[in-house]
Amino acid sequence: MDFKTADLYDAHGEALRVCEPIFRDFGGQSRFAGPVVPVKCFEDNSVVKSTLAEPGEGRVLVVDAGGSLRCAMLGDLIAASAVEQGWAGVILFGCVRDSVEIGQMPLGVKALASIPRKSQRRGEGQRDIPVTFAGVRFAPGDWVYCDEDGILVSDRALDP
Ligand SMILES: O=C([O-])CC(=O)C(=O)O
Repeated sequence: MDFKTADLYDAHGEALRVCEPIFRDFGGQSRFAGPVVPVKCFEDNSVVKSTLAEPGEGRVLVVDAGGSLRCAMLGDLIAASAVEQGWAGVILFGCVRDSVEIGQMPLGVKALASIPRKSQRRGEGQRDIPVTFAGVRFAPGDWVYCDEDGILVSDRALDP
């Protein structure tokens, strides 16, 4: 995928939502884009696991994990499932673990930090609802564009 977020910003300006720069790149793919699938969950990664086990079709899972720095919502097994299912990436307002392995996968992963502790799995969480973090709103069907410079959100796919 051939784009640069800085060039997209220059072309489209404030028609795009610009995420606050609070994320680090953990995936082996720093440049990724696709339609948004938003989920909301807190210290329970059930909905992350179940969603990334479905066909991804080039979409990006956007996880509002409340910014928790207490546990990891994504590890190497769930990330490997995302790769196998064809997800373009994951934007996680929360933490990962198994960061070395995730860094070798052809998957975009932006998250706050890594931590060894795993999350709960009690089946709690919501899916396909708008979420807001890092100063922007992500709704189902929005498009995200990510690279080393940051994250842009658009309410439609942009012309290449
Ligand atoms: O299973 C989990 O909760 C997270 C994890 O470590 C993995 O995906 O490998």
